[in-house]
Amino acid sequence: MNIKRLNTQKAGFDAELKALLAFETAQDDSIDQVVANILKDIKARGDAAVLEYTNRFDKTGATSLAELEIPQAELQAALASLPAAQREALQAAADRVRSYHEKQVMQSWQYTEADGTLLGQQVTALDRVGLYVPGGKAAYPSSVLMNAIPAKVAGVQELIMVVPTPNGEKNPLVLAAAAVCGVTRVFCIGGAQAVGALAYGTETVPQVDKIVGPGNAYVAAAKRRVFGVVGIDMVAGPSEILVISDGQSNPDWTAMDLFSQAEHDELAQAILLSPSAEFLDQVQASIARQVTDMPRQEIIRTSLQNRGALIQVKDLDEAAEICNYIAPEHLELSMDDALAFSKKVKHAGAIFMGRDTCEALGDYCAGPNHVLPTSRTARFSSPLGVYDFQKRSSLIMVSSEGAQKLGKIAATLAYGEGLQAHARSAEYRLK
Ligand SMILES: NC(=O)c1ccc[n+]([C@@H]2O[C@H](COP(=O)([O-])OP(=O)(O)OC[C@H]3O[C@@H](n4cnc5c(N)ncnc54)[C@H](O)[C@@H]3O)[C@@H](O)[C@H]2O)c1
Ligand SMILES: N[C@H](CO)Cc1c[nH]c[nH+]1
Ligand SMILES: [Zn+2]
Repeated sequence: MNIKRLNTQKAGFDAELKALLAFETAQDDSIDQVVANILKDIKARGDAAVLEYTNRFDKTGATSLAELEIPQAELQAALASLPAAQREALQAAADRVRSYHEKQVMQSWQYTEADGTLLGQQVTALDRVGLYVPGGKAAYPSSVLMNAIPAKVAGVQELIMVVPTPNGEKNPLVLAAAAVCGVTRVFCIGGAQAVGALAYGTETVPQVDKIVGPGNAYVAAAKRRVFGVVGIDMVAGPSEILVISDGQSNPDWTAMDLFSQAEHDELAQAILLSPSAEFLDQVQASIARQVTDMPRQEIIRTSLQNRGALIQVKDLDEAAEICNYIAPEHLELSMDDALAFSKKVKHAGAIFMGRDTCEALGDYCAGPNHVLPTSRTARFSSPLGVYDFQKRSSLIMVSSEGAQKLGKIAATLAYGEGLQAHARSAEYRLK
């Protein structure tokens, strides 16, 4: 397979790395235009438009949107009829994800100043959220857990889940995961039309306050466009993995770790950094050998050939610098004392440390969330978490004594801004 080999010591490396990380903007523009039209139509025609697009893109053959809602009884039945091993794995993953997220709960706080003035922050949960669970090229029961559990832990009352069901085929594990998490309503819709339905509300789909969850380029473009009407968690793109190896890792394990994200999407990105040219050769050979066994080998090949790279670095310190530039969604540190090395990492969605910690464990059951910032956005954003489903109100209760001190300061500044009503309002409280 023709996977790029780069070397930081060769001229032009910086430009090559930049090109590797860049997205095809022309494609983004055309997708964005399609999405803009779909959203406009959903806003104008509600259920009828959602139904039309769903039948066009997902071939469900439904005759009404109500038909695309999955009743609670069907979710519970899916859970009850799962093979025991799957039900137990789902439950074990859910328990671990819940325990981890319970540590994230933000609490209200307040303090009282000497003159009796109380200040603080009151934390409340969002009322109703939309959970996007992807379903075009693969089914993602794990994404149901990762979206729904932090919302539940935060105390959100209504969880409205959307998931596309291509050809009307429902995935029993996805339905069972919704039952395990206590999702309120589930609709078999996806793409921009599902995002539009949640953002604007239709006759059948309730309007939500915030939409979270990963999806393809259509979903990402739609979330970007409805932001402001509703909140969003982040604009997550195709999956990514960056592996940094000291050269002592097992090449077959490393190749498979790269495949694990490449197999999500032709646009997924898998990159390996190592100071050892010999190790990079071994991984390259392993990729060529192992890919032929993979059921999703076409997706893996396209992803690795177009967006993958094996990069030789001077040393591990240089690898840390490049990692901070890439700001990957997932970072695997395959080396001795990975914990010490992790202190050099400033930008990564999730850091997997040590040779036994493959990224796939984090996708399903380690505990932390798998909805993570992609496309270098880990420079400024964080994993999906309980905090995404909570918000803060400031608390201010000024004592009579406090009003004397603050009133003078406020009035002085208000006159300075030319805002007389502000000033007098503060002065009325002065004794
Ligand atoms: N970051 C994460 O946590 C995470 C988790 C799971 C999956 N993912 C990513 O999510 C993505 C899932 O993508 P997917 O495609 O499998 O499912 P998806 O649910 O995101 O998208 C399917 C929908 O895309 C729309 N669509 C497809 N082609 C279209 C077209 N030509 N015009 C208009 N709309 C169109 C359809 O409405 C369809 O329902 C992948 O990139 C995967 O890597 C990320
Ligand atoms: N790796 C994906 C996030 O980028 C999440 C996932 C779900 N299932 C398997 N993987
Ligand atoms: Zn994955």
